[in-house]
Amino acid sequence: MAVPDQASASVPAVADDAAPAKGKRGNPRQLGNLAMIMRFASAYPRQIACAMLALAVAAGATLAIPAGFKMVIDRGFDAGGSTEDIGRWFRYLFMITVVLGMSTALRFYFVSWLGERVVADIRLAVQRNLLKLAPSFFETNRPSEIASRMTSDTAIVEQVVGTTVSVALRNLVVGIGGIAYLFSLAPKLTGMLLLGIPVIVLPIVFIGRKLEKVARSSQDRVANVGATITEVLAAMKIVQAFGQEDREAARFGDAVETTFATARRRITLRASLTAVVITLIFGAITMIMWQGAVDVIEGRLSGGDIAAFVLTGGLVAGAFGALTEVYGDLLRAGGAAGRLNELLNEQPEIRAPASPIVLPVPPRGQISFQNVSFAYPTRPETLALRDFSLQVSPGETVAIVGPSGAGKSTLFQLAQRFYDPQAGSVRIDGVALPSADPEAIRQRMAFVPQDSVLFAASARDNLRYGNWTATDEQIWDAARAANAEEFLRKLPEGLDSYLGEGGARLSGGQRQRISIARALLRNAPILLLDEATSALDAESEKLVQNALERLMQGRTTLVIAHRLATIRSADRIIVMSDGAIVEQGTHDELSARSGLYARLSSLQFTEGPLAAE
Ligand SMILES: Nc1ncnc2c1ncn2[C@@H]1O[C@H](COP(=O)(O)OP(=O)(O)OP(=O)(O)O)[C@@H](O)[C@H]1O
Repeated sequence: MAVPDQASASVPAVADDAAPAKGKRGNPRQLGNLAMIMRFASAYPRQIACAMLALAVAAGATLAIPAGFKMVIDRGFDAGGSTEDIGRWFRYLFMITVVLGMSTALRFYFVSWLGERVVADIRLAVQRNLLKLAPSFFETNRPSEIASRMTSDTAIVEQVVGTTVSVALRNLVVGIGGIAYLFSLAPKLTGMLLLGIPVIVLPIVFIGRKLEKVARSSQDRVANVGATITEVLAAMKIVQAFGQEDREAARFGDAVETTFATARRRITLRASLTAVVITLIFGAITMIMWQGAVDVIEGRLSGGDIAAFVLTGGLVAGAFGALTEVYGDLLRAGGAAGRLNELLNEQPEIRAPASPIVLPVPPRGQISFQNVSFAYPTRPETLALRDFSLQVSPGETVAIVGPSGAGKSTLFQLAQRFYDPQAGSVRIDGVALPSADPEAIRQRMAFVPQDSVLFAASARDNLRYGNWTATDEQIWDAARAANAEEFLRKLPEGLDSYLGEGGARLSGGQRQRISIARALLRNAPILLLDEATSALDAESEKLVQNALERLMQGRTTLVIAHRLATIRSADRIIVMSDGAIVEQGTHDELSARSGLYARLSSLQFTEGPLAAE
């Protein structure tokens, strides 16, 4: 009877696990990936030894219980023993149960500890490797899929280390030890039992597998019902405006009826399985008991023998039942470990060379792009930059303008060496980027993105993201320069105030100023600034603009500019279109021509309040 219940309990788990990524069911070829799990577990030999010891003691104690009952019956009852005698055997039984309880608890503790520790180590290792990977990896691998590997795949691994392995070992010991004990008790009955096992197990496994398959498709159908109704709810106005209510009702009806039909097949299979399990298992027990009773009457077995036989037989049957599930669990874990292994072994495309050239000290803040042609790896046929050349001198401010898709942000991506160009070279302070350590290159830059990226952390930590060694005094100095001091002082807990998910507790302008203060704290010679386009009110705009000007002072700045104030104060403006420079000069020079700049400036640039000053 236990089987249908177990089957039903495992169904949602299987279906849930199957949801986030394809191929979750695993295949035998992936069993080799379990070596990865073993590698991680092998870091904890002491815990493994403790778990094994506890497991062996618990299995031994489990088998000693039927032996204890045999003693109670044979030496206590049948031998006409005194209450004193019977008490001795019950004390023995009690001791076994204490040992069993303690060792089971210890086994659970150590095995679960190992499972959790291995998963924690795998998560840490995977994240450490992900942090090294270039953006191109994240363009071809969806973040949600990676996140699912970090959560649901690690959960499967945890289950294997924390449960499956111990279930397998415990049941192997109990199963084999139990059979040996059964043979010593009653060889003939044991022979009958062993012959009977395949007759019982095979049909159960066969129907069980079918049931699992149907249950899985039943889950898929339910998901389909959910998807259909969600789609219609979201598009209700369109459905009604186009008068498609009947059609949508029919479509939903199909989905619901198919779900019902699949559920009916599942119920039928479950019902048959229940019938088979009860009939076969109780049938077999009855047959063996019958034979056993005959043996007792004819004096071949004692009452204690038959009691111990039935108890041990139950343990052995349970052990083999549990073992049939182990293989499936191992397959799933093999698949999960394989997917985690991919993340662990992915090599970063952008790496430091074996002996990187050290950038000149002190930093000069010079950037050069020389005949750079570049296409993103996911769109190799479209050049985002074509034969692009630009020399930026130390301390110079270059404003980059151009229509959407012209390649402005791509310049920043290459300057930070998130990608390598297919042709030409990018140099910082005269050193070609691939010859230097990417970390050293990025150390010389501060990047202020268009949309301020804040973390769900304190104001202090968000600011220190630019420089973790900054003192509170330096933080306040930066905040002051970025016009962020006033609102930061008003926060309930000052720098310790939590800013909310993505800095949700701040206004847009405040977030921008935090982002600017962070870049100030970094104190890098090169500034890559992607000016925000989002409209701010005049007061906020003025504060942000003012903060930006302080940030740019004394640094080489490449700024993707949207505000006239920024553009006017730049030393040079380059106008980009289709991955190349089409015009360059100062605002006045470019405005005088009737080129792309003149057109863009009349349409695109916002008149910040400072522009009018
Ligand atoms: N990660 C990417 N993968 C593939 N193509 C990309 C990627 N990022 C940008 N592109 C493409 O490269 C070209 C240049 O994009 P880029 O982001 O540099 O333009 P932009 O001038 O900064 O535009 P905007 O002002 O809209 O931000 C565009 O055609 C864009 O579609």
